[in-house]
Amino acid sequence: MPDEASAGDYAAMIEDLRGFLDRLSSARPSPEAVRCLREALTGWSAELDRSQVPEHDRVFGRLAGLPGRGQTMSPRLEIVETGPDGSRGTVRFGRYHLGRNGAAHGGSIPLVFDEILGQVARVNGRSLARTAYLRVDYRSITPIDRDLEISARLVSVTGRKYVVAGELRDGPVLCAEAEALFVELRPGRP
Ligand SMILES: CCCCCCCCCC(=O)SCCNC(=O)CCNC(=O)[C@H](O)C(C)(C)COP(=O)(O)OP(=O)(O)OC[C@H]1O[C@@H](n2cnc3c(N)ncnc32)[C@H](O)[C@@H]1OP(=O)(O)O
Repeated sequence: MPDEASAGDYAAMIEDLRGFLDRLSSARPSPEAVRCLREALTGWSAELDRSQVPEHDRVFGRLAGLPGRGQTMSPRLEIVETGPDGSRGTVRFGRYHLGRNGAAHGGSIPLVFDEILGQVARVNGRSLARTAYLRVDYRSITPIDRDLEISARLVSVTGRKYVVAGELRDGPVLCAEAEALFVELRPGRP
Protein backbone atom coordinates (compact mmCIF):
# COMPACT_ATOMS: atom_id res chain seq x y z
CA MET A 1 0.00 0.00 0.00
CA PRO A 2 1.22 3.56 -0.60
CA ASP A 3 2.30 5.71 2.35
CA GLU A 4 -0.21 8.17 3.82
CA ALA A 5 0.88 11.12 1.67
CA SER A 6 0.83 9.25 -1.63
CA ALA A 7 -2.43 7.45 -0.69
CA GLY A 8 -4.11 10.88 -0.73
CA ASP A 9 -2.73 11.60 -4.18
CA TYR A 10 -3.69 8.13 -5.37
CA ALA A 11 -7.27 8.59 -4.11
CA ALA A 12 -7.54 11.95 -5.87
CA MET A 13 -6.11 10.42 -9.06
CA ILE A 14 -8.80 7.71 -8.99
CA GLU A 15 -11.49 10.43 -8.70
CA ASP A 16 -9.84 12.23 -11.65
CA LEU A 17 -9.90 9.00 -13.63
CA ARG A 18 -13.64 8.58 -12.99
CA GLY A 19 -14.24 12.17 -14.12
CA PHE A 20 -12.06 11.59 -17.19
CA LEU A 21 -14.00 8.46 -18.20
CA ASP A 22 -17.30 10.33 -17.78
CA ARG A 23 -16.08 13.18 -19.97
CA LEU A 24 -14.51 10.88 -22.55
CA SER A 25 -17.68 8.82 -22.92
CA SER A 26 -19.86 11.87 -23.51
CA ALA A 27 -17.44 13.79 -25.77
CA ARG A 28 -17.12 14.07 -29.54
CA PRO A 29 -13.45 15.07 -29.59
CA SER A 30 -11.86 16.62 -32.67
CA PRO A 31 -9.43 14.43 -34.68
CA GLU A 32 -6.60 16.57 -33.33
CA ALA A 33 -7.76 16.03 -29.73
CA VAL A 34 -7.98 12.26 -30.35
CA ARG A 35 -4.39 12.22 -31.69
CA CYS A 36 -3.10 14.18 -28.67
CA LEU A 37 -5.01 12.00 -26.24
CA ARG A 38 -3.66 8.85 -27.86
CA GLU A 39 -0.12 10.19 -27.62
CA ALA A 40 -0.57 10.98 -23.93
CA LEU A 41 -2.08 7.54 -23.23
CA THR A 42 0.72 5.75 -25.07
CA GLY A 43 3.25 7.70 -23.01
CA TRP A 44 1.53 6.83 -19.75
CA SER A 45 1.20 3.14 -20.69
CA ALA A 46 4.96 3.01 -21.24
CA GLU A 47 5.52 4.73 -17.88
CA LEU A 48 3.18 2.31 -16.07
CA ASP A 49 4.87 -0.67 -17.75
CA ARG A 50 7.86 0.20 -15.58
CA SER A 51 5.92 -0.24 -12.33
CA GLN A 52 3.82 -3.37 -12.90
CA VAL A 53 3.53 -5.53 -9.74
CA PRO A 54 2.04 -8.93 -8.79
CA GLU A 55 -1.61 -9.05 -7.69
CA HIS A 56 -0.92 -8.92 -3.94
CA ASP A 57 1.11 -5.68 -4.32
CA ARG A 58 -1.55 -3.79 -6.31
CA VAL A 59 -3.06 -0.57 -4.95
CA PHE A 60 -6.06 -0.34 -7.31
CA GLY A 61 -9.18 -1.55 -5.44
CA ARG A 62 -7.31 -2.15 -2.20
CA LEU A 63 -7.78 1.14 -0.39
CA ALA A 64 -10.49 0.27 2.14
CA GLY A 65 -12.37 3.36 3.21
CA LEU A 66 -12.27 4.99 -0.22
CA PRO A 67 -15.35 4.96 -2.46
CA GLY A 68 -15.30 1.64 -4.31
CA ARG A 69 -12.06 0.72 -2.48
CA GLY A 70 -10.24 2.99 -4.93
CA GLN A 71 -11.13 1.30 -8.20
CA THR A 72 -13.05 2.54 -11.25
CA MET A 73 -14.43 -0.72 -12.63
CA SER A 74 -17.74 -0.42 -10.79
CA PRO A 75 -19.80 2.75 -10.23
CA ARG A 76 -18.73 4.98 -7.36
CA LEU A 77 -20.00 3.32 -4.16
CA GLU A 78 -19.68 5.08 -0.83
CA ILE A 79 -20.63 3.06 2.24
CA VAL A 80 -22.12 5.26 4.97
CA GLU A 81 -23.08 2.61 7.52
CA THR A 82 -22.04 -0.99 7.94
CA GLY A 83 -22.62 -3.73 10.48
CA PRO A 84 -23.10 -7.48 10.80
CA ASP A 85 -26.71 -7.32 9.58
CA GLY A 86 -26.08 -5.17 6.55
CA SER A 87 -24.86 -1.93 5.16
CA ARG A 88 -26.07 1.09 3.24
CA GLY A 89 -24.54 3.78 1.18
CA THR A 90 -24.80 5.90 -1.91
CA VAL A 91 -23.86 5.04 -5.46
CA ARG A 92 -23.47 7.26 -8.47
CA PHE A 93 -23.56 5.92 -11.99
CA GLY A 94 -21.59 8.30 -14.19
CA ARG A 95 -21.97 9.09 -17.89
CA TYR A 96 -19.41 6.32 -18.41
CA HIS A 97 -22.07 3.84 -17.18
CA LEU A 98 -24.78 5.05 -19.54
CA GLY A 99 -26.65 2.34 -21.42
CA ARG A 100 -29.31 4.12 -23.53
CA ASN A 101 -31.84 6.90 -23.09
CA GLY A 102 -30.55 8.16 -19.76
CA ALA A 103 -30.56 4.74 -18.09
CA ALA A 104 -27.50 3.11 -16.55
CA HIS A 105 -26.20 0.06 -18.43
CA GLY A 106 -27.78 -3.12 -17.02
CA GLY A 107 -24.36 -4.72 -16.63
CA SER A 108 -23.07 -1.93 -14.40
CA ILE A 109 -25.77 -2.58 -11.78
CA PRO A 110 -24.68 -6.16 -10.82
CA LEU A 111 -21.13 -4.81 -10.47
CA VAL A 112 -22.16 -2.55 -7.63
CA PHE A 113 -24.47 -5.14 -6.03
CA ASP A 114 -21.65 -7.73 -6.03
CA GLU A 115 -19.49 -5.19 -4.25
CA ILE A 116 -21.91 -4.17 -1.45
CA LEU A 117 -23.49 -7.62 -0.98
CA GLY A 118 -20.00 -9.19 -1.00
CA GLN A 119 -18.85 -6.82 1.72
CA VAL A 120 -21.76 -7.89 3.95
CA ALA A 121 -20.85 -11.56 3.39
CA ARG A 122 -17.25 -10.75 4.16
CA VAL A 123 -18.09 -8.96 7.42
CA ASN A 124 -19.95 -12.10 8.51
CA GLY A 125 -17.63 -14.75 7.07
CA ARG A 126 -14.69 -16.23 8.84
CA SER A 127 -12.70 -16.31 5.62
CA LEU A 128 -13.00 -15.22 2.01
CA ALA A 129 -16.34 -15.94 0.35
CA ARG A 130 -17.05 -15.97 -3.38
CA THR A 131 -20.24 -15.16 -5.23
CA ALA A 132 -21.98 -18.42 -6.23
CA TYR A 133 -24.94 -16.62 -7.81
CA LEU A 134 -26.14 -13.05 -8.13
CA ARG A 135 -29.68 -12.37 -9.30
CA VAL A 136 -30.73 -8.85 -10.24
CA ASP A 137 -34.29 -7.72 -10.94
CA TYR A 138 -34.52 -4.40 -12.78
CA ARG A 139 -37.64 -2.68 -11.49
CA SER A 140 -37.27 0.78 -12.99
CA ILE A 141 -34.57 2.56 -14.99
CA THR A 142 -31.51 3.55 -12.97
CA PRO A 143 -30.68 7.20 -13.66
CA ILE A 144 -27.09 8.38 -14.11
CA ASP A 145 -25.40 11.48 -12.70
CA ARG A 146 -27.08 11.59 -9.32
CA ASP A 147 -26.59 9.94 -5.95
CA LEU A 148 -28.81 6.91 -5.38
CA GLU A 149 -29.33 4.94 -2.18
CA ILE A 150 -28.12 1.36 -2.03
CA SER A 151 -28.47 -1.13 0.79
CA ALA A 152 -27.65 -4.74 1.57
CA ARG A 153 -28.88 -7.02 4.33
CA LEU A 154 -27.90 -10.45 5.50
CA VAL A 155 -30.81 -12.83 4.90
CA SER A 156 -29.45 -16.15 6.16
CA VAL A 157 -26.33 -18.06 7.13
CA THR A 158 -26.29 -21.84 6.64
CA GLY A 159 -22.92 -23.42 7.20
CA ARG A 160 -20.59 -21.82 4.62
CA LYS A 161 -23.50 -20.22 2.73
CA TYR A 162 -24.44 -16.54 3.11
CA VAL A 163 -27.54 -15.22 1.37
CA VAL A 164 -27.53 -11.43 1.08
CA ALA A 165 -30.21 -9.20 -0.48
CA GLY A 166 -29.95 -5.65 -1.74
CA GLU A 167 -31.94 -2.70 -3.03
CA LEU A 168 -31.07 0.26 -5.22
CA ARG A 169 -33.37 3.27 -4.87
CA ASP A 170 -33.79 6.70 -6.40
CA GLY A 171 -35.73 8.32 -3.56
CA PRO A 172 -39.04 6.45 -3.35
CA VAL A 173 -38.44 4.62 -6.66
CA LEU A 174 -37.09 1.08 -6.48
CA CYS A 175 -34.63 0.83 -9.40
CA ALA A 176 -33.35 -2.70 -8.84
CA GLU A 177 -33.15 -5.43 -6.26
CA ALA A 178 -30.74 -8.30 -5.92
CA GLU A 179 -30.13 -11.55 -4.11
CA ALA A 180 -26.80 -13.31 -3.95
CA LEU A 181 -25.33 -16.44 -2.44
CA PHE A 182 -21.77 -16.22 -1.19
CA VAL A 183 -19.99 -19.45 -0.30
CA GLU A 184 -17.11 -19.33 2.11
CA LEU A 185 -14.08 -20.95 0.55
CA ARG A 186 -12.88 -24.24 1.91
CA PRO A 187 -9.40 -24.02 3.47
CA GLY A 188 -6.69 -24.02 0.82
CA ARG A 189 -9.04 -23.08 -2.06
CA PRO A 190 -7.87 -20.12 -4.24
C1 LIG B 1 -13.25 -5.73 1.08
C2 LIG B 1 -13.42 -6.56 -0.16
C3 LIG B 1 -14.88 -6.74 -0.50
C4 LIG B 1 -14.99 -7.43 -1.81
C5 LIG B 1 -16.43 -7.46 -2.23
C6 LIG B 1 -16.53 -7.99 -3.62
C7 LIG B 1 -16.98 -9.43 -3.59
C8 LIG B 1 -16.85 -10.00 -4.95
C9 LIG B 1 -16.97 -11.49 -4.87
C10 LIG B 1 -16.83 -12.10 -6.24
O1 LIG B 1 -17.24 -11.54 -7.22
S1 LIG B 1 -16.07 -13.63 -6.38
C11 LIG B 1 -15.93 -13.85 -8.16
C12 LIG B 1 -17.13 -14.50 -8.79
N1 LIG B 1 -17.37 -15.82 -8.24
C13 LIG B 1 -16.61 -16.88 -8.55
O2 LIG B 1 -15.67 -16.81 -9.32
C14 LIG B 1 -16.99 -18.19 -7.89
C15 LIG B 1 -16.76 -19.40 -8.79
N2 LIG B 1 -17.34 -20.59 -8.11
C16 LIG B 1 -16.64 -21.22 -7.13
O3 LIG B 1 -15.50 -20.88 -6.81
C17 LIG B 1 -17.34 -22.30 -6.40
O4 LIG B 1 -18.42 -22.81 -7.18
C18 LIG B 1 -17.89 -21.84 -5.01
C19 LIG B 1 -16.73 -21.36 -4.14
C20 LIG B 1 -18.94 -20.71 -5.14
C21 LIG B 1 -18.55 -23.04 -4.33
O5 LIG B 1 -17.67 -24.12 -4.41
P1 LIG B 1 -17.42 -25.09 -3.15
O6 LIG B 1 -16.73 -26.31 -3.69
O7 LIG B 1 -16.76 -24.33 -2.04
O8 LIG B 1 -18.87 -25.42 -2.63
P2 LIG B 1 -19.89 -26.55 -3.13
O9 LIG B 1 -19.99 -26.64 -4.60
O10 LIG B 1 -19.60 -27.81 -2.33
O11 LIG B 1 -21.27 -25.93 -2.61
C22 LIG B 1 -21.41 -25.56 -1.24
C23 LIG B 1 -22.88 -25.30 -1.02
O12 LIG B 1 -23.26 -24.14 -1.80
C24 LIG B 1 -24.30 -24.51 -2.74
N3 LIG B 1 -24.07 -23.82 -3.98
C25 LIG B 1 -22.89 -23.62 -4.62
N4 LIG B 1 -23.07 -22.93 -5.74
C26 LIG B 1 -24.40 -22.66 -5.81
C27 LIG B 1 -25.21 -21.95 -6.76
N5 LIG B 1 -24.69 -21.37 -7.83
N6 LIG B 1 -26.52 -21.87 -6.52
C28 LIG B 1 -27.07 -22.42 -5.40
N7 LIG B 1 -26.36 -23.10 -4.47
C29 LIG B 1 -25.04 -23.21 -4.69
C30 LIG B 1 -24.14 -26.02 -2.90
O13 LIG B 1 -25.34 -26.60 -3.35
C31 LIG B 1 -23.77 -26.42 -1.50
O14 LIG B 1 -24.94 -26.39 -0.71
P3 LIG B 1 -25.13 -27.43 0.50
O15 LIG B 1 -23.96 -27.22 1.42
O16 LIG B 1 -26.44 -27.07 1.11
O17 LIG B 1 -25.12 -28.81 -0.15
